[in-house]
Amino acid sequence: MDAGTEAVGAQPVLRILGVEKTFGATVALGGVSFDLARGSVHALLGGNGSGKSTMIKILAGVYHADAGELELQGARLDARAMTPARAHAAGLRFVHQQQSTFPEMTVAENLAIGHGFDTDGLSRIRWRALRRRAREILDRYGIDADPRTELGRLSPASQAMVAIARALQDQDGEHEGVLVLDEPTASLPAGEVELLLSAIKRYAAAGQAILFVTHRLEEVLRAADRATVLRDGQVVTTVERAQMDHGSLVELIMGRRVEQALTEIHPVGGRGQVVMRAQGLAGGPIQEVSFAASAGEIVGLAGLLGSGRSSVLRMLFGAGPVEAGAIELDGRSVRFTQPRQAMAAGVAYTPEDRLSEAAFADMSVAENLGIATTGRYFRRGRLRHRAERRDARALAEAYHVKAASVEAPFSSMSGGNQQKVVLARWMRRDPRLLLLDEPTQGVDVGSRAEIWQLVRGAVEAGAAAIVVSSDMEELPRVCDRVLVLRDGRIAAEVGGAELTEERLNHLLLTPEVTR
Ligand SMILES: Nc1ncnc2c1ncn2[C@@H]1O[C@H](COP(=O)(O)OP(=O)(O)OP(=O)(O)O)[C@@H](O)[C@H]1O
Repeated sequence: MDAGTEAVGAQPVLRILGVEKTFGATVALGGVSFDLARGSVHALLGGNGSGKSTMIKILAGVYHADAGELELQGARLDARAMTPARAHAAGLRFVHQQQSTFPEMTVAENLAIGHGFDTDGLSRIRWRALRRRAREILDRYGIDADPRTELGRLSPASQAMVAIARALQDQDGEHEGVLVLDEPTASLPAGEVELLLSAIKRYAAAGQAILFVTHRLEEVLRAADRATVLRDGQVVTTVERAQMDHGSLVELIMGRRVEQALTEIHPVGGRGQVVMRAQGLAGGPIQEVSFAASAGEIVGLAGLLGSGRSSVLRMLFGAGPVEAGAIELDGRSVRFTQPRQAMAAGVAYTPEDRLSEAAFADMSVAENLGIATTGRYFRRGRLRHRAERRDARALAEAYHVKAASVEAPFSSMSGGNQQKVVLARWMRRDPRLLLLDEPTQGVDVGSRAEIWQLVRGAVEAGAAAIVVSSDMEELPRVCDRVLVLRDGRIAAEVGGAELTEERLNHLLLTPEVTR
């Protein structure tokens, strides 16, 4: 970067001034102010429920602030009156975790969706022009892909880069606006994260201002020039790159020191009896999977997207088709065709997409906490609401769930808190087998350790856990052993001293590895 760019970098492209937002009794943002400089990657950090999503939704015009102003390239905007159209006109662009791209359409078509399809006088799409334009955009953003390729065939990082290019393609001038990325790396495996982070840094070096929301602090340390930390809707501080290290970021986010609890969770060794044994499982993307999980152990399932990780969990829960093979639970052969049969046998399952699959978004937190054990709250056919609420409050406290009240709707909670409720709900059934799909995705550093403590507690009490995760740093810390899935088969198993982040990444990214 030359001196000229350095000078431009200091100039704020966006100023957020005293933004306030309350939901009923909850102060989601209590007067948030910070500046975003041109040509920089600016991380927005904070624990679950600290206000990050609310801030972004106000920028996007999805929520109206109660007070505050935004200054974009010198023009003042009332934060109370933002709309998606105003946000767009002011140069704000958003890429969310769910990228809303279309994997079965080509790269060129995906780019055209954000821009419009050129047509001739007869309303026919000008395909050649479309592809040419796509080629230019791909070149501009350094994406190595053919416009005619189906998007779903690209690597996950390239797909994310196409989503970013799509968001930025119609910026009027060069790098005038702000790109907001909401947990863009959440479902990317490590090698891919690196690719996306370098692309992000490259775009910033070319002058783009980027606001980046993430819970993954290693990524902040690797890519961010600056970080603003929110806690309980207030800005704790904005730190420069030179002042950042993992420990101090954690302390700023949580407002307390967090012991490196994850390392303590690491297996104590000694497996108990086999809880679950799968033999020759096949169905959907699963070709042939055989493995066992014993009392006292956490077994990880790693694999690239599409490797069949989530399908294995769904099959064990009676929620995915089992075309061949056998499952034993505590030595007895079982064949679940419906989740309720699995639940009755002591199997717990938390899906990756918790809002649509796991929880009942319109029901209250208390109802959601109770739902897996509703039987407890029925007496002579009547639901004992008071008992349910009392227990829900105790649980919410025990699990540090942040919600306005246990009567608040589940959908009003922040993402990480929703995950805690879903887990807490299952834990109280004393499950035999826990099936957890990305249990800490979107969960803050403090709660992450708490969630793993919970899982470790359950397996120490005699359960077995099977965990799908894309986080190769976390898996070795919390699992006793990890199975690597590829194309619907177990390609490798690693445990003991061999179980390291490097080894897992190597196994994931090397095609020809045998067991
Ligand atoms: N639509 C809503 N209705 C009621 N309360 C809400 C709503 N949206 C957010 N909140 C509350 O505002 C606070 C801030 O939530 P927000 O989603 O902004 O947090 P976050 O920092 O994005 O959390 P996470 O890391 O878990 O995603 C929380 O207490 C949340 O429960």
